[in-house]
Amino acid sequence: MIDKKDITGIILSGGKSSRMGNDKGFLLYDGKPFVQYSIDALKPLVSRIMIVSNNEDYDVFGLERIEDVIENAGPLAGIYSGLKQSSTTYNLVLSCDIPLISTEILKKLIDAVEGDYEVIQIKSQGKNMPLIALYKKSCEDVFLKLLKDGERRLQFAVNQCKVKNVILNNEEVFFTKNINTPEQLNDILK
Ligand SMILES: Nc1nc2c(ncn2[C@@H]2O[C@H](COP(=O)(O)OP(=O)(O)OP(=O)(O)O)[C@@H](O)[C@H]2O)c(=O)[nH]1
Repeated sequence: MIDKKDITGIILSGGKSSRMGNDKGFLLYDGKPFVQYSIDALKPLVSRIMIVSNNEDYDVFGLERIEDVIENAGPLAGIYSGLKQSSTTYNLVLSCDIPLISTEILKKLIDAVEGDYEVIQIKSQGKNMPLIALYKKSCEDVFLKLLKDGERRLQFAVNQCKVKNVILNNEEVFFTKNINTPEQLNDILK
């Protein structure tokens, strides 16, 4: 098991939330903001947590807030901004719209570290989830080059690295549900 001193948590809280209509990180589930679920799941596993967002409202969580180096360029640029500020080899990256996420799921990513894999991502119901994933700091250079070339597709960028998937079983899939629309929010509030 990798020591927590070698792992940074990076939470992406930028973007437009255009499908939801308002900032997803502040939506409430069981009275708690979505982004707090990502923070709580990371806490036992990492030595430092940063929130990548240009929105100062996120300062209320009392964590380090990193501004996007390239604005409005999507999650790939958000991850790049976090990796650039990180000083650890391993970085657990999470979006802020997965309120069911658990530390146990994230532990599976850490346990899967081996050899020269640079990205270890969750695969849930056949779908790759690069926003529930472990990135090596070394991805930073590849991502910067792609961003400079105008690339914005996160999965494309991830695929330029050596990637391993952690496949979840049917019970575990529940914890990775991401909420993009008011309808999806209503579904979990039922
Ligand atoms: N820091 C940062 N995070 C981002 C950026 N774009 C998206 N994200 C985050 O990446 C995760 C996935 O975002 P998406 O749902 O794909 O995009 P979105 O812009 O938030 O929402 P839509 O406009 O509905 O697509 C969320 O946690 C967002 O907060 C960005 O430009 N910078």
